Amino acid sequence: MSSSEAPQPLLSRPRGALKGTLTVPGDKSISHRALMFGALALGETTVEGLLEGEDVLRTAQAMRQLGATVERLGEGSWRLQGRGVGGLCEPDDVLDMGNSGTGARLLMGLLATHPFTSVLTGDASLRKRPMARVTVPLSHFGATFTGRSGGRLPLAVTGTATPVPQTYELPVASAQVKSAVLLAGLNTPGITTVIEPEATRDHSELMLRAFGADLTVSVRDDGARVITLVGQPELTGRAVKVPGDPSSAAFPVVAALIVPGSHIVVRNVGMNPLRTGLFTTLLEMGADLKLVNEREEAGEPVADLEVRYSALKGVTVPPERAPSMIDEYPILSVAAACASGETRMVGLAELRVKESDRLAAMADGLKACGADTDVAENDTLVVRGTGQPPRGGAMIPVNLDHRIGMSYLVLGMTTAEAVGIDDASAIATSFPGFADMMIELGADIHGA
Ligand SMILES: O=C(O)C1=C[C@@H](OP(=O)(O)O)[C@@H](O)[C@H](O)C1
Ligand SMILES: C=C(OP(=O)(O)O)C(=O)O
Repeated sequence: MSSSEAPQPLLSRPRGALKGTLTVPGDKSISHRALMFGALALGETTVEGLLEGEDVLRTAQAMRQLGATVERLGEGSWRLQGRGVGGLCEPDDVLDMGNSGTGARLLMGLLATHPFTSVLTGDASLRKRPMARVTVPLSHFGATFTGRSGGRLPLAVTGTATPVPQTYELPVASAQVKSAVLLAGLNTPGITTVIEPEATRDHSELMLRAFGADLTVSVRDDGARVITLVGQPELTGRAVKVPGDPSSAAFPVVAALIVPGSHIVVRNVGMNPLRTGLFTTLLEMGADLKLVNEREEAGEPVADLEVRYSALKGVTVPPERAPSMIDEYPILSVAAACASGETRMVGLAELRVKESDRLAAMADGLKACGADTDVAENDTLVVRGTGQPPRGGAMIPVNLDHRIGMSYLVLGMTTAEAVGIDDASAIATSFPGFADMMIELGADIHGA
């Protein structure tokens, strides 16, 4: 929310079973990358199914400011004329990435090897988030950064004209850091190597290859993934088809699982195995969740999800599953609060540096709604369910965090007392139309 906009409080309360079929908006991770790679490719790139959420619109605007032609042809349908690798030009104003960590961090990778200075900023949430995780490896290429402590935004980046290729081993499992280093490597002569001890979403690798980059992935004896990229390729514009976002599908899926009598189908959901940890976990909890019409579209697996209300039981989610469901812990903890028995979600330190401290937001908010929750050692979120939904009856601060807002609206669909959120505006970053789609399925969500 910008300071000029009034907050949008919403209340969610039960109205009965959720029924129907819906299609969630396009994948946010793939949408950002389609715009960035399209801006770097020669010739025309077309994108169908682009997420027209605020985060992605910020990336579209940044690509325009850097000289690419970016046009909206119709709903979700976009066309770009790229500048070629190394061909971006100096922006004449600040690049405002809004609420988007992905947009800001990937863009810093791009800018690190373009020899001009840009200034990046974002909203109050993004300006708190750590950027040293990208400025440190990008400095090794030769870029210089002047930012606030911790490298936080606003920050100026001056790209280098003589980049030195790097081999970088990720200290945190982060697809954003991996992608930032690969994007810097694109305009660097020689081979850039990224080593990731745990596999994170691989949309950058898949899409770079599809645009014509020479990129290899191998698995080391210790299980680490080694990604090599040959610098200064000629990328060629192409058609990109964006599947529905599994991280958005997570909300109606969990809603149907916890609202008695529900039966919904979510169409066209991306099923990249590095994104589906939530669905694996829900199946372990006893969810009646079926994948139908499994297919492959434009290099990504896709399916429809058929979901029925289920009596869920608590499980332990191992830390090694975190990268494949990192954005889904808030909504999983809502499912856990309605399940019977204890759910332990282990190793969630990264949740503390998302749009808000999601570990605190879920532990505190669920407690305020009457659930039995704790944060245990090793950043473990523990939720002890009774097999019945908690009472509800709280107004939750969203702190500019879309996933926190949507999680509590879903909880309110099944609690005896309504659940409110103090500001729904952030939801439009990733899931514009969320409340209306849920109302269409039978939810009762309205202004507080
Ligand atoms: O690369 C991406 O598109 C993303 C990576 C993840 O962040 P981290 O790299 O910080 O884990 C995820 O939380 C974010 O929503 C999208
Ligand atoms: C963490 C998220 O996004 P970002 O880091 O791009 O702001 C998210 O969408 O949950």
